[in-house]
Amino acid sequence: MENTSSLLKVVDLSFTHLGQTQPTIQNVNLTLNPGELVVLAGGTGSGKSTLLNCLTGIAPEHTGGKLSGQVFCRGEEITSWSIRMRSQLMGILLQNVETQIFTDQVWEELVFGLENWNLPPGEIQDLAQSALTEFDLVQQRDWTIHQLSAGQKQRLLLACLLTRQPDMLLLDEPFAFLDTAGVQLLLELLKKRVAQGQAVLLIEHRLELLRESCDRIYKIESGQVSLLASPLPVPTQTRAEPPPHTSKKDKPVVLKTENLSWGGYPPFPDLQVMAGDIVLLKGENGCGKTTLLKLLSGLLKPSTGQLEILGRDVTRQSVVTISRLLGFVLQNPNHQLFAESVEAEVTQSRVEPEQAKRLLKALNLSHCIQKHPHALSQGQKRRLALGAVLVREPKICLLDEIMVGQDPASLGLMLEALKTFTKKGGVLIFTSHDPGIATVLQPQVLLLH
Ligand SMILES: Nc1ncnc2c1ncn2[C@@H]1O[C@H](COP(=O)(O)OP(=O)(O)OP(=O)(O)O)[C@@H](O)[C@H]1O
Repeated sequence: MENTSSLLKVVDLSFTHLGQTQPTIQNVNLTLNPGELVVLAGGTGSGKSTLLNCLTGIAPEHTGGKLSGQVFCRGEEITSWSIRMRSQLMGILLQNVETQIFTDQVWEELVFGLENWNLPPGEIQDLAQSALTEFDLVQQRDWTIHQLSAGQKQRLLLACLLTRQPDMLLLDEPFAFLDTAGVQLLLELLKKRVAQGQAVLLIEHRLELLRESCDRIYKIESGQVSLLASPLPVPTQTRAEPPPHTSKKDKPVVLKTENLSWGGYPPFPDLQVMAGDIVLLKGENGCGKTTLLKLLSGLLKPSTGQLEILGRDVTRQSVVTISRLLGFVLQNPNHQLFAESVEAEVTQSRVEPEQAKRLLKALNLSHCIQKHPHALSQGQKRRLALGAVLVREPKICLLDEIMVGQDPASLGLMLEALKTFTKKGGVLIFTSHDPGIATVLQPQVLLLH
């Protein structure tokens, strides 16, 4: 038996992915005690999600691969426990929210988890109702899951997890898709739970968010974990307010919308975007940012209004026709990576191999060109999806929250690639809740309600 005061104790844990020769995480030691909020930080691809998967049992039970070392919970060794057994102890939030939702309706999803715990029906109704209120999802009670934005899905999953009151919460980037209000709300809720004795281990890059609330920060670098000893320096970055939505008249209009609406909602504000323009679609979770991007890409057809690209009315054109002019990087990179290797993903669209290689290097993906795209970390997948779009040199690039979860160096590379794209006259229209990105790109802002 190990020291029973630690809720979770990890001893010399190493894991090698199936088909790999080198371990992804190596000799990891860490502890989590009741009433602690502990952060795990590190670059994209450094092994954070892999470590979390080893703690929840997903690795190796689900993924295959080789694990060594030990995991203890309150002194009892749980290394060989199944995911199912561990889930009695842990509330787990995975990085890809879509893989964790089981039903097709908000209320059912909330109730489903509670029913599995055999709670009396009255208690289930009360708990689910208060979770809806706590996570600001009352209006969405009867919505189907596909009507929710990514941020709302994240809120729903967190609501499901927190209602169960597990002793320990293991959260992989729980703030990723939340708007500013959502981030504050979750932070307060987690602090409250920690004060009540629950323990939280979470992955997050933006350490400034958690600096004052956390007990410890573990840093992971190339699979090796160490304690970040010193308090973090306060970032000196100034956060300039982006300029309002205006456009210069001397450049050609690339994209124009008029009275565009969808699904019975009021029309979106009109857009008139010139060559080289950068536009940020801003607004709270669920305000319609993704819907507008889908309308611009032709993936959705508008109920009213008109979409013009390069002076041509393309409102009723097929998505194939529109996609010759425009590239769209989706919120979930898993939905647009199809090739057998990273290299093939960027060279498949009749592109100069040298140009593809340069772009992969610029996005720090050269070291994994032979890997299968789905064996990349989430951050690497997002950079690859961006590369696969930019390499085609479209006139317009639409990005839906693709910069979440990037460490500062990788984010810097993405922003450089985007600046190069717009300097050549490309139009960039993107969504992001991160004010730091607006500071760098200085976009025009279209506020959505
Ligand atoms: N199934 C797999 N097979 C082989 N290698 C994998 C697999 N899954 C992940 N990897 C590799 O393991 C490394 C760590 O990935 P992991 O997802 O743990 O990183 P991460 O720190 O969570 O990154 P991110 O911040 O981008 O999510 C990466 O280099 C990735 O390519």
